[in-house]
Amino acid sequence: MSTLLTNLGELMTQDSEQRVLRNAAVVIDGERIAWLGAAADAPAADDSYDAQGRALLPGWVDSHTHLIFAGDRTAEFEARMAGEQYSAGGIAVTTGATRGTGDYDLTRLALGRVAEAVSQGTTYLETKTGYGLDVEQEARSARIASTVADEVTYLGAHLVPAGMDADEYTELVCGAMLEAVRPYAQWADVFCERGAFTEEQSRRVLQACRAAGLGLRVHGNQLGPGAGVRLAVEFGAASVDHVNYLSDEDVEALAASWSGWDGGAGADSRGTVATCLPACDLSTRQPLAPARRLLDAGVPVALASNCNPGTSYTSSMAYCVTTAVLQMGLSVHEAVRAATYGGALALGRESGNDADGERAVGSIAVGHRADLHLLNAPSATHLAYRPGMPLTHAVWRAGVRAR
Ligand SMILES: N=CN[C@@H](CCC(=O)O)C(=O)O
Ligand SMILES: [Zn+2]
Repeated sequence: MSTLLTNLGELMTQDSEQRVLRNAAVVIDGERIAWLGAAADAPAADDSYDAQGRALLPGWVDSHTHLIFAGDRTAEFEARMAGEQYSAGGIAVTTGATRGTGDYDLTRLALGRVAEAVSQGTTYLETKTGYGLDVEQEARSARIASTVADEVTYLGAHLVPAGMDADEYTELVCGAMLEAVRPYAQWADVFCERGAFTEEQSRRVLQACRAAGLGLRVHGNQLGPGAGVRLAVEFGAASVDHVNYLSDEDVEALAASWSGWDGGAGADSRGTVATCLPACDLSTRQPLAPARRLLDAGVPVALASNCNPGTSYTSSMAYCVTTAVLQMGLSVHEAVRAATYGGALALGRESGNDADGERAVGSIAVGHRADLHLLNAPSATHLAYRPGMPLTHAVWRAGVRAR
């Protein structure tokens, strides 16, 4: 079954040539993009959809969320808005509520959050464990995550649970917990920060998870300068996330990690993406991550929602894009790129492999997954020009109309 989307006022492809086409059309065939070009040259299809001059973008790729949780932290948020500092300790509150919630309800809550994200244009989404913090609960979170998200990250190293010795807990994260979670996860992450895991403990987690065959990601440099970026680059992590407090050496190390990359799929030459989480920065009153400085230094940047109940209770990628343009110095094209192609790069999904049916996400090109976001606006510029407006008009996820 093929569908022709025609009369697109703007088609922002975020493809390898970063083309933006006017008066364009796209053909979806099954789950893939079969054709794109000038509307006047479009081939026939089984069905057609008149976009009436609206703008089409790739669906958002949200490469950093924490959706497997119960409970709410309104009181902590209120205290923060009254001047309290954010600290990692709040994670324990969510862990208590999550542990006390059954599988059915935890799954239902997570599915509701995914549905909210998709209804706002997110078509590919990662989520993490990290509110279980014992072997059984982390395995349960990973299992549930694998049923609701496209990619699952093991974050047993989120917080040392109360009453446990930090080194003993780190060994558990690297041993029995890793083994229990492994069947459900593609990635592992560690919160390398004051109040969470030290450099040495983080190193131990990254070593063990790499040995278990997981791809690596790091929560780093969120609350102050630290070892997160350095470790992420040293271990060849796919991304380091937060990156609020960066030294010149951190930025140089991130840029250098991409020096051998030719833009192709070769895993060996890939570097570490810097993932900025502006909704989190605003909700915790941290300085906004230096996305402009990173891009100027040649570091690929992703934007993600970091949807979680503590630091960023939103899955709105449009809000992140708007903030990146209005407050972080990115152009609309750069911000949309970071929230689509950048997220895909951070998840190793920017290029596909036709042989095994794994399709690229985060850009609009022939053969890529048909993940599309039609705005109720003539151009992507409206995302920044009309901040906070509900601009999502239609969404296709793997070729299926999702909104
Ligand atoms: N920084 C660590 N983890 C989450 C917040 C977790 C929480 O406070 O519940 C984050 O990415 O911001
Ligand atoms: Zn996070």
